[in-house]
Amino acid sequence: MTSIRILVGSVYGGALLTARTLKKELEGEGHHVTVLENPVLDDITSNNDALLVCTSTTGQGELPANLLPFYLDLRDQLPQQPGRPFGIIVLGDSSYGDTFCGAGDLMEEALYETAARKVGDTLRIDALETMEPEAEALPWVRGWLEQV
Ligand SMILES: Cc1cc2nc3c(=O)[nH]c(=O)nc-3n(C[C@H](O)[C@H](O)[C@H](O)COP(=O)(O)O)c2cc1C
Repeated sequence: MTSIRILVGSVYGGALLTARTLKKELEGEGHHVTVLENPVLDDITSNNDALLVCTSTTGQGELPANLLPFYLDLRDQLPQQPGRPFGIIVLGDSSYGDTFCGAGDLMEEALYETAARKVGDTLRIDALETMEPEAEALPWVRGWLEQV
């Protein structure tokens, strides 16, 4: 059994639906999952749960407004999380070119600066290729959990 905190960034609800689907499925398999729609730093510093970012990309490779305050506080305060496992699921659209899935890179950089430990490769979900991000996220997260 693993305790997981999902940090959600979403504009139109795709990433949020993905996070909620993961919670439902993983809790059915005995894990404990907290979905954070408006995360604050205390949501991660008050526990040692594995961290899973599930965010879309907006603007020009930017973070959605609901995740941005968390990101800025994380960058400002850099609460050290040595060895803490994290994973990244990022939604984007490859037609945006260079900024494809940029939000995931921003979160990865910030978490690395806290000395957290990345587990698995980033899952990049391309809106051009799928209308069901949760269908890609579910098998990925099962593999991720085996490495956490
Ligand atoms: C205004 C706007 C800007 C976007 N900018 C980017 C971008 O820079 N890079 C990218 O990969 N996707 C970009 N996207 C695509 C979204 O990330 C993608 O559609 C995603 O599935 C939306 O997820 P959500 O429903 O959780 O917000 C943008 C979409 C919109 C509407």
